[in-house]
Amino acid sequence: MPQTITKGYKALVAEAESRIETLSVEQAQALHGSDDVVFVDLRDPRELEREGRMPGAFHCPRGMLEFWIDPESPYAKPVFQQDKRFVFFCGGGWRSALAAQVAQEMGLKPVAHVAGGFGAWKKAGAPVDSGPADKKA
Ligand SMILES: O=S(=O)([O-])[S-]
Repeated sequence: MPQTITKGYKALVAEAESRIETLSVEQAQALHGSDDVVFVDLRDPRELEREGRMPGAFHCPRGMLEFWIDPESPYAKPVFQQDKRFVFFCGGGWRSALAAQVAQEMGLKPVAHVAGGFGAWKKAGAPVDSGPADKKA
């Protein structure tokens, strides 16, 4: 028997966006480079290689997010212990909406995500680097 999905991705993303702050690419660009802001790139490594990277962004694959945020996790990353604003982005703005919501639920603050993600960032002519992700955490 086929499965009946009772809550689809559109509802999940809409619900997340009703709870978190969404930034336009223009707003994100205005924050880019600020010492008080950490941009968190949730895309998979292959997407970074293929599409390029936002300069200075911290790469956190979506699957590791909760484990890198929680200081009690063996995988905790110091970058998430800072008193800074965390701006999440992905390829198109869906994963980042869900991720920002979870991060906010976990207590990380303030958090936001970028509407349209890296695709919109690139389209707007914002800076893009190529090459391997920045490993510093
Ligand atoms: O990157 S995504 O918005 O397609 S999940």
